[in-house]
Amino acid sequence: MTGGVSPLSGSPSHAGAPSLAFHAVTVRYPQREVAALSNVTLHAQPGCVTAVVGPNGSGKSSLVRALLRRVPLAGGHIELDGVNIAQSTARDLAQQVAIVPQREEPVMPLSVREFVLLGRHPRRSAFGGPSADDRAHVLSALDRAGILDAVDRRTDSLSGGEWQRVRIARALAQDTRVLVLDEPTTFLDIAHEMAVFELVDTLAREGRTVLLVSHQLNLVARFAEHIVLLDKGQVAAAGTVDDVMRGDVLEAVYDWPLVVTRDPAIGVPALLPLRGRGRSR
Ligand SMILES: Nc1ncnc2c1ncn2[C@@H]1O[C@H](COP(=O)(O)OP(=O)(O)OP(=O)(O)O)[C@@H](O)[C@H]1O
Repeated sequence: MTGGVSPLSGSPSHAGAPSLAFHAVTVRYPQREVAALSNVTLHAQPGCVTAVVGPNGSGKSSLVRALLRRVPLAGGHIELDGVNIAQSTARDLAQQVAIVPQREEPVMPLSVREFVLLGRHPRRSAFGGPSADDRAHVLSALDRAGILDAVDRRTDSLSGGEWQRVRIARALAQDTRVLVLDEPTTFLDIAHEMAVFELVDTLAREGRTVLLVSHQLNLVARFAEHIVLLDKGQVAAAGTVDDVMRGDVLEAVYDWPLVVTRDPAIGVPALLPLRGRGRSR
């Protein structure tokens, strides 16, 4: 698929991926009275897409930072297949979980190939250069992310959407059984956005555990099996698409008038935000 994301290449070898569980996780930032996350419990199972949604500031990225261990937990713990990640080394964790963070700037002038090769770091020995296998993973990841043609470009020359797909490729090159993506379709046009959702779906079908943070509720309704809705650092609703994509639930959390209807073509719930309060359409 030229310029898109190829869901077809790559090996379906991730059967038995670990489940990812947040147990009563609380996160506080310094100088902030209100906790960013309070007692959040959620489970992401292998073989399906679990989506985390919620308004700006509801705590979605704080969940991802907690998993990356960039913020300390003020309470609770995070498990992979029942094992507390606090017991894992950084290398062990990076061999199991790949994360596409929400924001990241190209910090060094690297080629795209060199940048995606960073994803192989947890799997390489401390000595010697990248193996043929590492190089093959880089090309395959770029192909799956639909950005192979940029392999020899510099990261600081890419458009926002190209950079986004290169970052996804780095996570794919890590070749983990758990994948966490924090708003991966920011900056992407409709075709590339759909291609990323299709890819996320395929990665889950191959057996991976996929946790997806997104503001795209209508696409989440089409691609996720399980949705967790955060509000002010707490779980406001969790369950199937039909459990969470309800007008009363979403209107209360987003504090905006909306209707939830059904997509006539595919039957899934479809969210229609209404014009400002008091307007008629
Ligand atoms: N480094 C930080 N220091 C202090 N407060 C922070 C920090 N990072 C996030 N917060 C606060 O924690 C809360 C949750 O932020 P978080 O980034 O997790 O929300 P989010 O749901 O990902 O938001 P968005 O949809 O806007 O990306 C917000 O009130 C935010 O202002």
